[in-house]
Amino acid sequence: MKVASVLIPLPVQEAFDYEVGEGLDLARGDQVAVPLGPRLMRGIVAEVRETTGSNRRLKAVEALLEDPRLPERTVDFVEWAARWTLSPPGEMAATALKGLRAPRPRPERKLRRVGDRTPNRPTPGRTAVLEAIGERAMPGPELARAAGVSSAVVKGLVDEGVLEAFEVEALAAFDRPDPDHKPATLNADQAAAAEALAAATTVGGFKPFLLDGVTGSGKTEAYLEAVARTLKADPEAQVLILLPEIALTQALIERITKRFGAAPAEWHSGVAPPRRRMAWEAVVAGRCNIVVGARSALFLPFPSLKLIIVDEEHDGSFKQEEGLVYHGRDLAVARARIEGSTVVLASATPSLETLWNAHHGRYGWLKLATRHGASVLPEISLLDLRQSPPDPQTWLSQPLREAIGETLLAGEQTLLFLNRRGYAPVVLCRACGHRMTSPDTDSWLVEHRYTGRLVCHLTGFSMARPKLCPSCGAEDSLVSVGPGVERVEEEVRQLFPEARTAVFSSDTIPDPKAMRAMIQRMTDGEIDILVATQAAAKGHNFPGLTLVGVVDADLGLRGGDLRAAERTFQLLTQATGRAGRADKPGRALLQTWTPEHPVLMALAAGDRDAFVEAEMAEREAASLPPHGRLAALILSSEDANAVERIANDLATAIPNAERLEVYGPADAPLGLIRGRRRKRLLVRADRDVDLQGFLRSWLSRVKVPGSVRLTVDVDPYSFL
Ligand SMILES: Nc1ncnc2c1ncn2[C@@H]1O[C@H](COP(=O)(O)OP(=O)(O)OP(=O)(O)O)[C@@H](O)[C@H]1O
Ligand SMILES: [Zn+2]
Repeated sequence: MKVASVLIPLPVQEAFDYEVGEGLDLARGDQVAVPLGPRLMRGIVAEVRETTGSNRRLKAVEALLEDPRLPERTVDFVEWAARWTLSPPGEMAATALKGLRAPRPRPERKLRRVGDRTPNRPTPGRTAVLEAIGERAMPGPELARAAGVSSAVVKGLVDEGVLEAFEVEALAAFDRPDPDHKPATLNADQAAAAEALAAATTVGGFKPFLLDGVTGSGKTEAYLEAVARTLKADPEAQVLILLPEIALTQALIERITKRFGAAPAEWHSGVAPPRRRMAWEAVVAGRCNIVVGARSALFLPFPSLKLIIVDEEHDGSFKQEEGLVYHGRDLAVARARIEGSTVVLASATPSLETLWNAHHGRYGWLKLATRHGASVLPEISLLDLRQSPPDPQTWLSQPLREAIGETLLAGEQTLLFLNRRGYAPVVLCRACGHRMTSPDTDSWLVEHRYTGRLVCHLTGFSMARPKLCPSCGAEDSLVSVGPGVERVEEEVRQLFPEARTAVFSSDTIPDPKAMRAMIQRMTDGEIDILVATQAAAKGHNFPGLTLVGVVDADLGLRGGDLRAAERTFQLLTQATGRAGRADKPGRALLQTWTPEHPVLMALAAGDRDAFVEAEMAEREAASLPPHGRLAALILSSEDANAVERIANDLATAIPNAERLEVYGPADAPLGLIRGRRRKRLLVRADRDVDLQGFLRSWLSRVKVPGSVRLTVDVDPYSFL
């Protein structure tokens, strides 16, 4: 008898076995319908094997679905990813089918001429329509627009039988990228990097690289050239370019379209489902060569993936924290290993993990040491706020104000960077000291002036700003404490009423269209002063931008989890790196109360190596990543006692292990979210310990009831 193990999207660790009926020819990667209880579910065949009878009667596979079979290595990858992250393999596999669940785009209705029939009663409008359509086929509204007539005129011609309507299946049409369409002339460093990458993809086999280039050095140009050469050597090759944020995809898609004369496929949660379905089908059929996407694009069923590029590889946004918990960069390297392909991690500020791998020769190390052409890195200075503190209730010191004034006079642009959305991070009562907090959550409400609401950034809860203090009832006693981007913009508008200002944050940029518009205005010099969160700090090229002011350089250094220093160094390098990218030199001013902080001193000196060396030494002393490995277990439940009980069960069930410690259980820093109590345990292990094996054996010893959610986070980035 033949038995198939089928991956079904359920929160269990195993595949399900089904009998394979006579005449059904199944293979790994096939999509099948299988019965589960009273329902039929879609699943992916992981394995088909011959058995000699079984003591338990298996249900049979209901049907082989017509949807395409997943490439074998895609199945290898999802299974590996599930084991690595301790996630249910069926749920991991389901992420590879995401695009398939979307509806197909509806067929498009177009009009065309019927033979050479002419209207009984020609009018200027009707003649214009016939001229506009010629021999072509066009959608009705587009035709009306082209002819400059109302849709009634077009409809009249259809009614008379001069035009006829027909339906066209919207098939994913991804034009072939042309490697020779518009190549850039590379400088020597860029050419060497592109050459090394192209050599690797042409030879094939797993080859990881770090593409390490200062901001504005032309990393993108270098890897696009590698893409071109890869496609030249193998026109069937597929390339995946991952970006940390949806916000960055538009600009790259435009660059690729210009470079290759064809648009790549776009893949992220902001893409309309029918378009995603088209991309999915084109990818699995090999009809699409270049995909630009967010981390979820890693799970697309590429049959011929030759090159993966992870741009801004250091970015924490590659870590997915909800649902399946995984790190997009790490899985990208794993996918390349499984596919036997080249992977490029690109950054001006690589993560310590990646630098460790490059130092130890595990990754090839390609360097771009200078900015392209005449452009130079910005001059970075620290503004000691102890010397020149801003006036009360303002946030810009005198030297920064002067610099903004000079930049305005020169007709150049300023970016003021503050990584805080909204108007004020805290609202409290002057009379009784009460802080406005989010209900059932350990989080303060952030004031947003544009919407006039107090918002919880954790849960999305919001309320109107109250007249009376909810605690003591005092009237008009609530005050806004501290600045967010909206408040800094308010100050800028008061200081420079003639300047054109704008706020760039996820609140003012609700969708890709708004994003494109804002980037265009900035690029065209229609904004003088842009106040921005990290949404604008990375990846963009604004030629007229010559001054970057960091409003609070100490912000990320407070609090201090494992990567606070690293993250701050990276973010501020990226933000200051926006200045002076074209012919005019740029400068960056960092406001700080602690100019002696090593991170800020390294930034001002432009000395990344010094920072990395110091930070690496600290991590080594504590055996923390990249010198050791971490995993977190997070328990949460509305039932506080149940959380307590399971935490204790886990604590008493820790298997014996060497070179590994378990810390906790402890209340999570965010101990309460939406009424759910949270506790954490943290595991630290030496690099060579089988951390996943340890976690598996540990978790197998404890039964977690349905009322408690247990999340396993391998290599955690958030410690909340
Ligand atoms: N060889 C080249 N020829 C022409 N223009 C180039 C070349 N290399 C880089 N540039 C230009 O220099 C600017 C910066 O290049 P690019 O965006 O590729 O740099 P990057 O290293 O990816 O930047 P960052 O890491 O700061 O986001 C762009 O405007 C780009 O078009
Ligand atoms: Zn009060």
